[in-house]
Amino acid sequence: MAAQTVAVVLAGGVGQRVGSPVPKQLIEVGGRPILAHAIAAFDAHPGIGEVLVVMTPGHVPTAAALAAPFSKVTGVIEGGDTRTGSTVAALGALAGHPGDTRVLFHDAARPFVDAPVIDRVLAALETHEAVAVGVPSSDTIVMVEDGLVASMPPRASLCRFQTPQGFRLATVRAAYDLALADPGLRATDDCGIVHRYLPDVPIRVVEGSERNLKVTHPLDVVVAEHLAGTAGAPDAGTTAGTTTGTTTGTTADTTAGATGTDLPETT
Ligand SMILES: Nc1ccn([C@@H]2O[C@H](COP(=O)(O)OP(=O)(O)OP(=O)(O)O)[C@@H](O)[C@H]2O)c(=O)n1
Ligand SMILES: C[C@](O)(CO)[C@H](O)COP(=O)(O)O
Repeated sequence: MAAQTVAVVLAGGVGQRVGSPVPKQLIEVGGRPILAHAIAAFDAHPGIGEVLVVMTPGHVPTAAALAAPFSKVTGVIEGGDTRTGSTVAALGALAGHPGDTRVLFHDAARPFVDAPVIDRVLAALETHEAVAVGVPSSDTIVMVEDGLVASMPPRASLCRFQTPQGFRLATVRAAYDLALADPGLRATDDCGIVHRYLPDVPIRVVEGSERNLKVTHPLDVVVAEHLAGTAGAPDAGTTAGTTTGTTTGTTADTTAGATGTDLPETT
């Protein structure tokens, strides 16, 4: 029997940086709340069997009403104080699922995740226990300490992570069990938890999309409103001519003996 596949839509934040009176995932772009866009992408995908929504405390009834038309949504639960806490809440809700379940954690704040990105994550989960989505950086990225450049990793080895991030449930559970026992736990994503607490688990990186932006700051709401009206437009990476079809090794690709990722190459 094929393994179950669950998409967890993480919508437990308040959107402090956007600064709207309601959590940013409830803001409408293209005539629909950001959260509904994210749920719709997974609900419509044939490879996804179930969708679990994790919502900001105090807003669960609103999210439940918004999720009601989507047939694959099996629950709308309350999130934690942090994104990590909301993932923990989701893992609790999935306690009865078998360890080979595929689970995809997605930021509700990324309304324009599309089927090809989800396809790539699901395909990579056939061979890997953990999968990240990345896009090449067009900026030079540096590490700064005390206002001075401390190091400059070569740009071709860097990528920006997006979501969904996919895992075999047993793997992400094991990583979180270790993480929760660590008083110094700090993480900005779920792959970070697996990378830190299960360092021997290779994390496959597959190509994301420039449209898959995270609505984080007020300007992103404006960009999202524009993108909502441009479905089907070419991705920024391809119009810029950066897609070469070659693979590029990245520091994010922790595959032992990695031959590279599926990311387009930038120089
Ligand atoms: N306690 C939290 C915090 C964040 N998230 C979710 O994680 C995703 C990425 O987080 P972020 O963009 O930081 O959202 P917010 O925490 O809402 O934003 P801010 O940091 O500006 O308050 C969002 O979909 C957000 O709803 C969550 O599920 N639970
Ligand atoms: C998971 C993530 O979207 C990958 O880029 C990012 O780390 C979330 O960060 P945030 O500060 O919670 O928005």
